[in-house]
Amino acid sequence: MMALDVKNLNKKYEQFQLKDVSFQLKKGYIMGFIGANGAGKTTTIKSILNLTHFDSGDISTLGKNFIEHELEMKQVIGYAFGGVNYYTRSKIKNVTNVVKKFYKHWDEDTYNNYLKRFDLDENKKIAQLSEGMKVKYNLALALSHGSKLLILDEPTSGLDPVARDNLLDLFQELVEDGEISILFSTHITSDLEKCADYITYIHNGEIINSAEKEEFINTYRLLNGSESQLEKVKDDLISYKENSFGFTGLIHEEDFDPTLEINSARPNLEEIMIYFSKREGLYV
Ligand SMILES: Nc1ncnc2c1ncn2[C@@H]1O[C@H](COP(=O)(O)OP(=O)(O)OP(=O)(O)O)[C@@H](O)[C@H]1O
Repeated sequence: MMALDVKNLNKKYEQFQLKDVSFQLKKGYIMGFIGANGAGKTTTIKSILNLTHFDSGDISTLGKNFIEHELEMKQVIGYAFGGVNYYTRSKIKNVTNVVKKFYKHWDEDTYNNYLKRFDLDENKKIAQLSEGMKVKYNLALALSHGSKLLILDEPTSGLDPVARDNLLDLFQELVEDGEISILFSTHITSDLEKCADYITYIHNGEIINSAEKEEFINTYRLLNGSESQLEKVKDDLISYKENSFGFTGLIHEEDFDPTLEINSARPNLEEIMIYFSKREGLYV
């Protein structure tokens, strides 16, 4: 079953638009949703959750149309946009007491375990928490009401490297038994190298590629050649940078001609993002 199925999502702001955004996340897997600042990650996530109006498209979560089953779906979807930024003068325990009333499957033991695991003191006020602690608190809430799908917007960006690593370990642990699926947006590509099963890459409101991680990376080659070699491949490159030895450039695997004997390597996700951001007139 698909945990999430986004079909032809379109939304227009005055100066930005999501164009036919489509991707699918299989149940029990982790998908990293990557894109540069302003690429459309938050707008996509808010549209999926019907938190912002969208112009057209179909969103299914856990096999059901989200809008038709919104209340039911919100019981089993945990979502978090960074940290908690409401009731900032209240203590954690008071906020939790309000939040848990909304959830039929709230599990107090699970909640207490996450408080311990994340080192969260229930008597602290929200305003006293660091950004990282706020993210962890938000996650503790999302994980305590039996969420089967977690949709997290930049959950790792306020965290230090150790906390980030711990969170990524937790993501992997959560999907282990195949019941929970996670979509999380980030621009920290090393997070994805570590724990994502699938990658969806959005650029200027369009999905460039959505695939299993290895397959995603194998779609591209990073070339490193001389000035004269550049002339032979220039038109096929997604984009390139010139340097004192010649050039480095990104190419679709299918456009790569090994008989030209240009040095080529497997790019990493960061390199793929960098070369796409240099390019205009994209094609998928
Ligand atoms: N309410 C709004 N009205 C008009 N334009 C908006 C609105 N919200 C977002 N945008 C524009 O839509 C574009 C995409 O924004 P979005 O927040 O989805 O990007 P993002 O990929 O999440 O970026 P970041 O990594 O910086 O969070 C931006 O150009 C932004 O200015």
